[in-house]
Amino acid sequence: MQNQTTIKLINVAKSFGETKALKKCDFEARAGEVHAIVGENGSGKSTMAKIMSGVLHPDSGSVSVLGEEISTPTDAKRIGLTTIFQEVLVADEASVLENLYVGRDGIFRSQGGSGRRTEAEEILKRLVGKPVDLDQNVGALPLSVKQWIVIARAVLRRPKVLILDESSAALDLDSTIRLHEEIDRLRREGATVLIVTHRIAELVRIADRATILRDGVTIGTLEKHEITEENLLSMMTPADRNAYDAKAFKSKQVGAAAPAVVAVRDLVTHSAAAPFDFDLPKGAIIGVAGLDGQGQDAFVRAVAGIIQPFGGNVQVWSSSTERMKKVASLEDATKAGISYISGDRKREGIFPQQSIFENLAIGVYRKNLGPLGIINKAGLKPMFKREVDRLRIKIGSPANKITSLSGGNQQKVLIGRAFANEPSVIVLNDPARGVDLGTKRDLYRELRLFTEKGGSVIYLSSEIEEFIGFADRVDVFFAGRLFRSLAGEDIAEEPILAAMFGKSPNASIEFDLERTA
Ligand SMILES: Nc1ncnc2c1ncn2[C@@H]1O[C@H](COP(=O)(O)OP(=O)(O)OP(=O)(O)O)[C@@H](O)[C@H]1O
Repeated sequence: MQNQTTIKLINVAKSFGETKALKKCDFEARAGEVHAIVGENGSGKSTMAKIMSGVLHPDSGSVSVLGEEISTPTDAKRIGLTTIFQEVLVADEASVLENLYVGRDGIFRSQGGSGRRTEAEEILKRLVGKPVDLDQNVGALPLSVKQWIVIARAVLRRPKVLILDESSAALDLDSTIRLHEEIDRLRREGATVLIVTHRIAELVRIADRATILRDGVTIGTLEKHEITEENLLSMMTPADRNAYDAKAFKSKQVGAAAPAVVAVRDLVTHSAAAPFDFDLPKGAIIGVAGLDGQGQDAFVRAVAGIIQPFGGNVQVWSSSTERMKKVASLEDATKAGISYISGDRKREGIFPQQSIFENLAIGVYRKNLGPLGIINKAGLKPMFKREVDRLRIKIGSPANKITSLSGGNQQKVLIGRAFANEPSVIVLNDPARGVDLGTKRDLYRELRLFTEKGGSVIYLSSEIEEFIGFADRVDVFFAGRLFRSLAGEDIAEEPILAAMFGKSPNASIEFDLERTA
């Protein structure tokens, strides 16, 4: 069974109206391998995953999965292909157990039987890291547990082919490690695991091979030893965009000596957490790290005025009064020149009913009101073009709905919106989720340029690799408070990890990040 071809796509094409999502897609995957599908935002990866899953039909070309043609998602499931799509799809009003076996025969009659209960308990314990009550309704559970239920549902089907489309984008490091262990288990059992991801470090760690798409065309497939960031980047991006130089966004080691533009005092992120202080020096890029639920998310939101902390206060330098000014609301924060970018674009970012243009320009509308309060759209056009060009956002007509864009391009619109506001401080909350490598580098470079012009940045990321060589300081959160600040050579994987687990700087971490196989 190992090494046997399980999926084959030959010369597959797919268009949506004018947009050619796939032009010439060739792909081959084998049993017992983890195969990554990589490409820039909008290069056609999700379209490819949907075609293999029977959700979309190709316009031309041939698709074979486990030796069969797939025409519907039910076909795909029947022969052993399961896909975990980007959206977390659970039935809130049903129990955990029902969600796990939904669509499987007899679940509602038998409540799964004891065998199914035991199996479900075991798998959830393994994935979530602690037992989950199978009889509770899913609605009240945190998003991370819902995500695990979706993953557990797929694993319980014992798939021969499992496709994960950006399924780790919202997972923190601890959870990502558990997901990788599960992927490894499936791989050892002979399954084909396809991962669509922009997290290059993750891909280098677990993929056996990687196929690169550019603009709907398969560029090639790399073997494990060839999978490096530089190889991937050079295949993903056209040659003229390839001249990226990490120096363009390198840390300038802005020290604590620069005056603080944001000063946080005695902040309390939740009722049981200890208070802490934080300073953002002018011109600095401060990385913020932590495992899920350690207070870092509440911290960045409090700085941006989105939530009220349990205690303490946030003050921002006001250039008009030349004093620190308290921020107590989103309006205060916006007035003080703070822009916020969230990676959770569905919940706190896009306006799905609005156009691409409106989504990008929304923050600057007010400043551009013409006589009688009419929006001066023409006046905003140069700004729109500037942001679209510099972030290389792949759009059709600016009047199209934002939801017509690929996920990563929607995220770029939000990044463009934050810059368009001409802020003095940008607070980013895991902004690079689902954003391709080239764009991440564009973003780092733009943020560095922004600091060189006097701006300051707070950058929360769930991917440690984002900080290295880029952040001037990394503040790690643990148990609800700022636990340790790292600078200089300490901005490296080991010290950051140690702090994330609340350990002393020299402690070794028990788990092995490398794959065991
Ligand atoms: N239903 C649709 N209607 C119109 N255009 C679509 C549709 N689905 C995808 N597209 C377009 O097809 C192209 C490929 O999109 P796809 O989602 O496959 O890209 P992707 O590589 O998965 O991107 P990302 O990394 O941003 O998720 C994009 O230009 C996108 O706007």
